[in-house]
Amino acid sequence: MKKHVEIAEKAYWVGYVDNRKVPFHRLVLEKGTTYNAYLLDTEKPTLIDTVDIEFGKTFVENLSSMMDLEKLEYVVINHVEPDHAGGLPALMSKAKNAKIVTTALGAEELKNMFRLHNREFVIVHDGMKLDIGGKTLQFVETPFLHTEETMVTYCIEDKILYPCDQFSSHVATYELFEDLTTESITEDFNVYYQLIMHPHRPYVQDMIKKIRNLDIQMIAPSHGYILRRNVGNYINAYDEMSRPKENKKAAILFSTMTGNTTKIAKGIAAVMEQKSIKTRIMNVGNADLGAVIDVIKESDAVFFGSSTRYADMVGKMEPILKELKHMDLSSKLAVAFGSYGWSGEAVEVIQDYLKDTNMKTIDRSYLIKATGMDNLQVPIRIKFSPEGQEEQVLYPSVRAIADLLIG
Ligand SMILES: Cc1cc2nc3c(=O)[nH]c(=O)nc-3n(C[C@H](O)[C@H](O)[C@H](O)COP(=O)(O)O)c2cc1C
Repeated sequence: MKKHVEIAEKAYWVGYVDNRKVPFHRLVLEKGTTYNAYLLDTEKPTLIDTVDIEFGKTFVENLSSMMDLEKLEYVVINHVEPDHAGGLPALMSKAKNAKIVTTALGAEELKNMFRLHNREFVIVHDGMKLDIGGKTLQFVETPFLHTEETMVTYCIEDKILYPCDQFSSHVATYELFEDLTTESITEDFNVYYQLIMHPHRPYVQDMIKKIRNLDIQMIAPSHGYILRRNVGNYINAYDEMSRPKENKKAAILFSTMTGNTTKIAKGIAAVMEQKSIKTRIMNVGNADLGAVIDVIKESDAVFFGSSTRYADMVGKMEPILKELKHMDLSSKLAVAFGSYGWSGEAVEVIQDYLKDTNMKTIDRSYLIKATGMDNLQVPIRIKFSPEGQEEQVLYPSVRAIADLLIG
Protein backbone atom coordinates (compact mmCIF):
# COMPACT_ATOMS: atom_id res chain seq x y z
CA MET A 1 0.00 0.00 0.00
CA LYS A 2 1.30 3.44 -0.92
CA LYS A 3 2.10 5.61 2.06
CA HIS A 4 1.87 8.87 0.23
CA VAL A 5 0.58 10.05 -3.15
CA GLU A 6 1.40 13.36 -4.82
CA ILE A 7 -1.83 15.21 -5.67
CA ALA A 8 -0.24 18.52 -6.76
CA GLU A 9 3.23 20.02 -6.61
CA LYS A 10 4.41 19.71 -2.99
CA ALA A 11 0.98 18.45 -1.91
CA TYR A 12 0.64 14.82 -0.78
CA TRP A 13 -2.13 12.49 0.35
CA VAL A 14 -0.85 10.92 3.58
CA GLY A 15 -3.97 9.15 4.78
CA TYR A 16 -4.99 5.61 5.67
CA VAL A 17 -7.09 3.11 3.73
CA ASP A 18 -9.39 1.18 6.08
CA ASN A 19 -10.57 -1.81 4.08
CA ARG A 20 -12.56 -3.46 6.87
CA LYS A 21 -16.34 -3.33 7.29
CA VAL A 22 -16.21 -0.26 9.49
CA PRO A 23 -18.82 0.36 12.21
CA PHE A 24 -19.58 4.09 12.09
CA HIS A 25 -22.51 6.35 13.14
CA ARG A 26 -24.78 3.32 13.80
CA LEU A 27 -23.95 2.03 10.29
CA VAL A 28 -21.58 -0.53 8.92
CA LEU A 29 -19.53 0.82 6.02
CA GLU A 30 -19.63 -2.26 3.81
CA LYS A 31 -16.97 -0.96 1.40
CA GLY A 32 -14.73 0.37 4.17
CA THR A 33 -13.47 3.92 3.92
CA THR A 34 -10.34 6.06 3.82
CA TYR A 35 -9.18 8.75 6.22
CA ASN A 36 -7.54 11.25 3.90
CA ALA A 37 -4.97 13.60 5.38
CA TYR A 38 -2.80 15.90 3.25
CA LEU A 39 0.70 17.27 3.70
CA LEU A 40 1.58 20.56 1.99
CA ASP A 41 5.38 20.46 1.95
CA THR A 42 5.97 24.21 1.74
CA GLU A 43 8.41 26.50 3.60
CA LYS A 44 6.03 26.22 6.55
CA PRO A 45 5.01 22.56 6.24
CA THR A 46 1.32 22.15 6.89
CA LEU A 47 -0.87 19.14 7.47
CA ILE A 48 -4.55 19.20 6.61
CA ASP A 49 -6.53 16.88 8.90
CA THR A 50 -5.27 13.58 10.32
CA VAL A 51 -6.73 10.04 10.40
CA ASP A 52 -8.97 7.96 12.64
CA ILE A 53 -7.84 7.73 16.24
CA GLU A 54 -7.24 3.99 15.79
CA PHE A 55 -4.55 4.57 13.16
CA GLY A 56 -2.84 7.59 14.74
CA LYS A 57 0.40 5.74 15.54
CA THR A 58 0.78 4.31 12.00
CA PHE A 59 -0.01 7.73 10.57
CA VAL A 60 2.70 9.42 12.63
CA GLU A 61 5.25 6.74 11.76
CA ASN A 62 4.48 7.25 8.07
CA LEU A 63 4.82 11.04 8.33
CA SER A 64 8.07 10.69 10.30
CA SER A 65 9.54 8.71 7.40
CA MET A 66 8.75 11.68 5.10
CA MET A 67 9.86 14.62 7.24
CA ASP A 68 11.21 15.85 10.54
CA LEU A 69 7.98 16.37 12.46
CA GLU A 70 9.55 19.08 14.62
CA LYS A 71 9.56 21.18 11.43
CA LEU A 72 5.79 20.88 10.98
CA GLU A 73 4.46 24.44 11.31
CA TYR A 74 0.68 24.04 11.12
CA VAL A 75 -1.93 21.32 11.52
CA VAL A 76 -5.23 22.42 10.00
CA ILE A 77 -8.23 20.68 11.58
CA ASN A 78 -11.32 21.20 9.47
CA HIS A 79 -13.56 19.06 11.69
CA VAL A 80 -12.95 17.65 15.17
CA GLU A 81 -14.59 14.22 14.89
CA PRO A 82 -12.05 11.58 15.88
CA ASP A 83 -12.04 9.93 12.45
CA HIS A 84 -10.26 13.09 11.22
CA ALA A 85 -8.70 14.74 14.27
CA GLY A 86 -7.98 11.43 16.02
CA GLY A 87 -4.33 11.37 14.92
CA LEU A 88 -3.67 14.63 16.82
CA PRO A 89 -2.56 13.24 20.21
CA ALA A 90 0.05 10.95 18.61
CA LEU A 91 1.08 13.66 16.15
CA MET A 92 1.37 16.56 18.58
CA SER A 93 3.66 14.62 20.89
CA LYS A 94 6.19 14.54 18.02
CA ALA A 95 5.28 17.79 16.23
CA LYS A 96 6.39 19.89 19.15
CA ASN A 97 6.36 23.23 17.34
CA ALA A 98 3.17 22.84 15.32
CA LYS A 99 0.25 25.20 15.79
CA ILE A 100 -3.31 23.90 15.37
CA VAL A 101 -5.41 25.91 12.91
CA THR A 102 -9.16 25.61 13.44
CA THR A 103 -12.35 27.50 14.32
CA ALA A 104 -12.94 28.92 17.82
CA LEU A 105 -15.42 26.15 18.64
CA GLY A 106 -13.11 23.54 17.11
CA ALA A 107 -10.27 24.72 19.39
CA GLU A 108 -12.46 24.39 22.50
CA GLU A 109 -13.55 20.89 21.53
CA LEU A 110 -10.03 19.71 20.63
CA LYS A 111 -8.56 21.05 23.88
CA ASN A 112 -11.15 19.16 25.92
CA MET A 113 -11.19 15.97 23.86
CA PHE A 114 -7.42 15.50 23.51
CA ARG A 115 -6.10 17.57 26.46
CA LEU A 116 -4.35 20.06 24.20
CA HIS A 117 -4.80 23.06 26.49
CA ASN A 118 -1.08 23.86 26.40
CA ARG A 119 -0.73 23.93 22.61
CA GLU A 120 -0.83 27.01 20.42
CA PHE A 121 -3.97 27.50 18.34
CA VAL A 122 -4.55 29.77 15.34
CA ILE A 123 -8.26 30.64 15.38
CA VAL A 124 -9.83 30.84 11.96
CA HIS A 125 -12.70 33.04 10.90
CA ASP A 126 -14.58 33.06 7.63
CA GLY A 127 -12.43 34.19 4.69
CA MET A 128 -9.16 34.33 6.68
CA LYS A 129 -5.98 33.57 4.73
CA LEU A 130 -2.78 31.91 5.97
CA ASP A 131 0.57 32.16 4.17
CA ILE A 132 2.35 28.82 4.52
CA GLY A 133 5.40 29.86 2.47
CA GLY A 134 4.79 29.14 -1.20
CA LYS A 135 1.08 28.42 -0.89
CA THR A 136 -1.80 30.34 0.65
CA LEU A 137 -4.69 28.75 2.47
CA GLN A 138 -8.10 30.36 2.72
CA PHE A 139 -10.67 29.18 5.25
CA VAL A 140 -14.43 29.07 4.95
CA GLU A 141 -16.61 28.29 7.96
CA THR A 142 -19.23 25.66 7.10
CA PRO A 143 -21.10 24.99 10.36
CA PHE A 144 -22.90 21.67 10.79
CA LEU A 145 -21.21 20.11 7.75
CA HIS A 146 -20.67 17.84 9.49
CA THR A 147 -20.79 19.24 13.04
CA GLU A 148 -21.07 22.79 14.35
CA GLU A 149 -17.34 23.68 14.45
CA THR A 150 -16.63 22.58 10.85
CA MET A 151 -14.74 24.60 8.23
CA VAL A 152 -13.19 23.90 4.83
CA THR A 153 -9.75 24.87 3.54
CA TYR A 154 -8.95 26.12 0.04
CA CYS A 155 -5.44 26.33 -1.39
CA ILE A 156 -5.40 29.39 -3.65
CA GLU A 157 -2.33 28.47 -5.77
CA ASP A 158 -3.27 24.79 -6.26
CA LYS A 159 -7.03 25.54 -6.66
CA ILE A 160 -7.74 22.59 -4.38
CA LEU A 161 -10.63 22.50 -1.91
CA TYR A 162 -10.03 20.41 1.22
CA PRO A 163 -13.61 20.08 2.53
CA CYS A 164 -13.13 17.23 5.06
CA ASP A 165 -16.42 15.29 5.31
CA GLN A 166 -18.16 17.24 2.54
CA PHE A 167 -18.06 15.68 -0.96
CA SER A 168 -16.79 12.41 0.56
CA SER A 169 -17.67 8.79 -0.17
CA HIS A 170 -17.16 5.76 2.03
CA VAL A 171 -15.03 3.51 -0.18
CA ALA A 172 -11.67 1.96 0.72
CA THR A 173 -10.10 3.08 -2.55
CA TYR A 174 -6.47 2.43 -3.38
CA GLU A 175 -6.74 4.32 -6.69
CA LEU A 176 -7.60 7.42 -4.67
CA PHE A 177 -8.59 9.54 -7.67
CA GLU A 178 -12.12 9.16 -8.99
CA ASP A 179 -10.88 9.28 -12.61
CA LEU A 180 -8.61 6.26 -12.03
CA THR A 181 -11.41 3.91 -11.01
CA THR A 182 -13.47 2.01 -13.55
CA GLU A 183 -16.50 2.03 -11.25
CA SER A 184 -19.08 4.79 -11.07
CA ILE A 185 -18.88 6.59 -7.75
CA THR A 186 -22.29 8.26 -8.12
CA GLU A 187 -24.15 5.92 -5.78
CA ASP A 188 -21.50 6.02 -3.05
CA PHE A 189 -21.27 9.80 -3.36
CA ASN A 190 -25.07 10.24 -3.17
CA VAL A 191 -25.57 7.74 -0.33
CA TYR A 192 -22.87 9.50 1.68
CA TYR A 193 -24.57 12.84 1.06
CA GLN A 194 -27.97 11.49 2.17
CA LEU A 195 -26.65 9.91 5.35
CA ILE A 196 -24.21 12.51 6.56
CA MET A 197 -24.97 15.85 4.92
CA HIS A 198 -28.68 15.88 4.13
CA PRO A 199 -29.82 16.18 7.77
CA HIS A 200 -28.02 19.56 7.64
CA ARG A 201 -29.49 20.48 4.28
CA PRO A 202 -29.94 24.27 4.83
CA TYR A 203 -26.27 24.53 5.77
CA VAL A 204 -25.32 22.79 2.50
CA GLN A 205 -27.02 25.64 0.65
CA ASP A 206 -25.08 28.19 2.75
CA MET A 207 -21.80 26.38 2.04
CA ILE A 208 -22.43 26.31 -1.70
CA LYS A 209 -23.05 30.07 -1.76
CA LYS A 210 -19.71 30.57 0.01
CA ILE A 211 -17.59 28.32 -2.23
CA ARG A 212 -19.21 29.26 -5.57
CA ASN A 213 -16.76 32.14 -6.08
CA LEU A 214 -13.66 29.94 -5.60
CA ASP A 215 -11.89 28.52 -8.66
CA ILE A 216 -11.94 24.85 -7.64
CA GLN A 217 -10.06 22.43 -9.90
CA MET A 218 -9.84 19.57 -7.40
CA ILE A 219 -11.83 18.48 -4.34
CA ALA A 220 -9.74 16.52 -1.87
CA PRO A 221 -12.16 15.31 0.82
CA SER A 222 -11.38 13.23 3.88
CA HIS A 223 -13.17 10.01 2.95
CA GLY A 224 -12.95 8.13 -0.33
CA TYR A 225 -12.21 9.53 -3.75
CA ILE A 226 -10.37 12.73 -4.65
CA LEU A 227 -12.36 14.50 -7.40
CA ARG A 228 -10.56 16.29 -10.24
CA ARG A 229 -12.78 15.53 -13.27
CA ASN A 230 -15.92 17.68 -13.82
CA VAL A 231 -15.57 19.05 -10.32
CA GLY A 232 -18.47 21.49 -10.83
CA ASN A 233 -20.84 18.54 -11.28
CA TYR A 234 -20.22 17.40 -7.70
CA ILE A 235 -20.94 20.88 -6.35
CA ASN A 236 -24.08 21.06 -8.50
CA ALA A 237 -25.18 17.64 -7.18
CA TYR A 238 -24.94 18.90 -3.57
CA ASP A 239 -26.86 22.02 -4.59
CA GLU A 240 -29.58 19.96 -6.28
CA MET A 241 -29.94 17.39 -3.48
CA SER A 242 -30.12 20.04 -0.74
CA ARG A 243 -32.81 22.25 -2.33
CA PRO A 244 -35.96 22.46 -0.13
CA LYS A 245 -39.05 20.46 -1.10
CA GLU A 246 -41.94 22.66 -2.14
CA ASN A 247 -45.69 22.62 -1.39
CA LYS A 248 -45.46 21.36 2.20
CA LYS A 249 -48.35 22.23 4.50
CA ALA A 250 -48.51 22.69 8.27
CA ALA A 251 -51.40 23.17 10.69
CA ILE A 252 -51.15 24.80 14.10
CA LEU A 253 -54.06 23.82 16.35
CA PHE A 254 -54.31 25.29 19.84
CA SER A 255 -56.40 26.08 22.91
CA THR A 256 -55.81 29.05 25.18
CA MET A 257 -57.24 30.87 28.17
CA THR A 258 -55.62 34.30 27.99
CA GLY A 259 -53.77 34.37 24.65
CA ASN A 260 -50.19 33.35 25.51
CA THR A 261 -50.50 30.10 23.55
CA THR A 262 -51.96 32.12 20.65
CA LYS A 263 -48.72 34.13 20.60
CA ILE A 264 -46.67 30.93 20.45
CA ALA A 265 -48.88 29.64 17.64
CA LYS A 266 -48.31 32.87 15.70
CA GLY A 267 -44.55 32.64 16.26
CA ILE A 268 -44.55 29.07 14.92
CA ALA A 269 -46.59 30.18 11.90
CA ALA A 270 -44.19 33.05 11.16
CA VAL A 271 -41.18 30.70 11.06
CA MET A 272 -42.99 28.12 8.96
CA GLU A 273 -44.02 30.76 6.44
CA GLN A 274 -40.45 32.09 6.25
CA LYS A 275 -39.55 28.59 5.09
CA SER A 276 -42.29 28.77 2.41
CA ILE A 277 -44.48 26.20 4.18
CA LYS A 278 -48.18 26.90 3.70
CA THR A 279 -49.47 27.22 7.25
CA ARG A 280 -52.98 27.17 8.71
CA ILE A 281 -53.46 28.40 12.27
CA MET A 282 -56.62 27.39 14.14
CA ASN A 283 -57.95 28.08 17.64
CA VAL A 284 -59.89 24.87 18.28
CA GLY A 285 -61.95 26.48 21.07
CA ASN A 286 -65.10 26.68 18.96
CA ALA A 287 -64.06 24.59 15.98
CA ASP A 288 -66.08 21.70 14.62
CA LEU A 289 -64.27 18.37 15.24
CA GLY A 290 -64.83 17.19 11.65
CA ALA A 291 -63.32 20.40 10.24
CA VAL A 292 -60.25 20.03 12.48
CA ILE A 293 -59.78 16.41 11.40
CA ASP A 294 -59.91 17.49 7.73
CA VAL A 295 -57.18 20.06 8.38
CA ILE A 296 -55.02 17.38 10.02
CA LYS A 297 -55.56 15.03 7.06
CA GLU A 298 -54.38 17.58 4.52
CA SER A 299 -51.28 18.71 6.50
CA ASP A 300 -47.74 17.31 6.43
CA ALA A 301 -46.96 18.56 9.94
CA VAL A 302 -49.35 19.35 12.79
CA PHE A 303 -48.57 21.37 15.91
CA PHE A 304 -50.92 20.69 18.86
CA GLY A 305 -50.88 23.36 21.59
CA SER A 306 -52.57 24.08 24.89
CA SER A 307 -51.83 26.11 27.98
CA THR A 308 -52.01 24.39 31.36
CA ARG A 309 -54.93 24.85 33.73
CA TYR A 310 -54.84 22.85 36.96
CA ALA A 311 -52.38 20.35 35.50
CA ASP A 312 -54.43 19.68 32.38
CA MET A 313 -55.15 20.92 28.86
CA VAL A 314 -57.70 23.66 28.24
CA GLY A 315 -60.52 23.93 25.69
CA LYS A 316 -61.32 21.26 23.12
CA MET A 317 -57.89 19.78 22.50
CA GLU A 318 -58.60 16.44 24.17
CA PRO A 319 -61.40 15.16 21.87
CA ILE A 320 -59.18 15.95 18.86
CA LEU A 321 -56.23 14.04 20.30
CA LYS A 322 -58.51 11.09 21.11
CA GLU A 323 -59.49 10.82 17.43
CA LEU A 324 -55.89 10.59 16.19
CA LYS A 325 -55.18 7.03 17.17
CA HIS A 326 -57.94 5.80 14.86
CA MET A 327 -56.35 7.49 11.83
CA ASP A 328 -53.43 6.59 9.55
CA LEU A 329 -51.16 9.61 10.01
CA SER A 330 -47.86 7.80 9.55
CA SER A 331 -46.48 10.25 6.97
CA LYS A 332 -47.00 13.30 9.21
CA LEU A 333 -44.85 15.08 11.76
CA ALA A 334 -46.45 16.00 15.11
CA VAL A 335 -45.26 18.55 17.67
CA ALA A 336 -46.67 19.49 21.09
CA PHE A 337 -46.47 23.04 22.44
CA GLY A 338 -48.00 25.35 25.00
CA SER A 339 -47.64 28.18 27.47
CA TYR A 340 -47.62 27.43 31.19
CA GLY A 341 -46.89 29.02 34.54
CA TRP A 342 -44.87 26.59 36.66
CA SER A 343 -45.26 22.93 35.71
CA GLY A 344 -46.81 22.80 32.23
CA GLU A 345 -48.48 19.39 32.38
CA ALA A 346 -50.70 20.11 29.34
CA VAL A 347 -47.75 19.92 26.93
CA GLU A 348 -46.73 16.56 28.37
CA VAL A 349 -50.31 15.24 28.19
CA ILE A 350 -50.47 16.24 24.50
CA GLN A 351 -47.14 14.51 23.96
CA ASP A 352 -48.47 11.33 25.61
CA TYR A 353 -51.47 11.33 23.27
CA LEU A 354 -49.26 11.90 20.20
CA LYS A 355 -46.97 9.03 21.13
CA ASP A 356 -50.04 6.81 21.09
CA THR A 357 -50.63 7.64 17.38
CA ASN A 358 -48.57 6.60 14.35
CA MET A 359 -47.47 10.18 13.65
CA LYS A 360 -43.73 10.95 13.73
CA THR A 361 -43.85 12.72 17.07
CA ILE A 362 -40.92 15.06 17.50
CA ASP A 363 -39.08 15.38 20.78
CA ARG A 364 -35.58 16.44 21.76
CA SER A 365 -34.17 12.95 21.23
CA TYR A 366 -35.67 12.81 17.71
CA LEU A 367 -34.14 16.18 16.84
CA ILE A 368 -30.68 15.38 18.20
CA LYS A 369 -30.64 12.17 16.13
CA ALA A 370 -31.98 13.91 13.01
CA THR A 371 -29.93 17.13 13.14
CA GLY A 372 -27.02 16.63 15.55
CA MET A 373 -28.12 19.85 17.34
CA ASP A 374 -28.43 19.64 21.12
CA ASN A 375 -29.77 23.14 21.85
CA LEU A 376 -33.37 22.57 20.75
CA GLN A 377 -36.43 22.23 22.97
CA VAL A 378 -39.25 20.08 21.70
CA PRO A 379 -42.01 19.72 22.89
CA ILE A 380 -42.10 23.51 22.89
CA ARG A 381 -42.71 24.71 26.44
CA ILE A 382 -42.90 28.45 27.06
CA LYS A 383 -43.40 30.04 30.49
CA PHE A 384 -46.23 32.59 30.23
CA SER A 385 -45.84 34.93 27.23
CA PRO A 386 -43.28 33.97 24.56
CA GLU A 387 -42.36 37.64 24.08
CA GLY A 388 -38.61 38.06 24.58
CA GLN A 389 -37.97 34.29 24.52
CA GLU A 390 -38.48 33.74 20.80
CA GLU A 391 -34.84 33.67 19.73
CA GLN A 392 -33.66 31.41 22.56
CA VAL A 393 -36.50 28.93 22.88
CA LEU A 394 -39.06 29.13 20.14
CA TYR A 395 -37.55 29.99 16.77
CA PRO A 396 -34.49 27.67 16.67
CA SER A 397 -36.63 24.62 17.42
CA VAL A 398 -39.33 25.57 14.92
CA ARG A 399 -36.71 26.26 12.24
CA ALA A 400 -35.24 22.79 12.78
CA ILE A 401 -38.71 21.21 12.52
CA ALA A 402 -39.46 23.21 9.35
CA ASP A 403 -36.15 22.04 7.85
CA LEU A 404 -37.07 18.41 8.60
CA LEU A 405 -40.36 18.96 6.80
CA ILE A 406 -38.87 20.44 3.63
CA GLY A 407 -35.72 18.31 3.70
C1 LIG B 1 -56.94 28.94 36.66
C2 LIG B 1 -55.49 28.73 36.25
C3 LIG B 1 -54.87 27.54 36.52
C4 LIG B 1 -53.53 27.33 36.14
N1 LIG B 1 -52.92 26.12 36.40
C5 LIG B 1 -51.63 25.92 36.02
C6 LIG B 1 -50.99 24.68 36.29
O1 LIG B 1 -51.56 23.76 36.83
N2 LIG B 1 -49.69 24.53 35.88
C7 LIG B 1 -49.01 25.53 35.24
O2 LIG B 1 -47.85 25.34 34.88
N3 LIG B 1 -49.60 26.72 34.97
C8 LIG B 1 -50.89 26.95 35.35
N4 LIG B 1 -51.49 28.14 35.09
C9 LIG B 1 -50.72 29.21 34.41
C10 LIG B 1 -51.06 29.28 32.90
O3 LIG B 1 -50.81 28.06 32.28
C11 LIG B 1 -50.24 30.41 32.29
O4 LIG B 1 -50.74 31.64 32.75
C12 LIG B 1 -50.26 30.41 30.80
O5 LIG B 1 -49.36 31.41 30.32
C13 LIG B 1 -51.62 30.66 30.20
O6 LIG B 1 -51.54 30.54 28.81
P1 LIG B 1 -52.77 30.96 27.85
O7 LIG B 1 -52.83 32.46 27.88
O8 LIG B 1 -52.41 30.45 26.51
O9 LIG B 1 -53.95 30.30 28.40
C14 LIG B 1 -52.82 28.37 35.50
C15 LIG B 1 -53.46 29.59 35.25
C16 LIG B 1 -54.78 29.77 35.63
C17 LIG B 1 -55.42 31.09 35.33
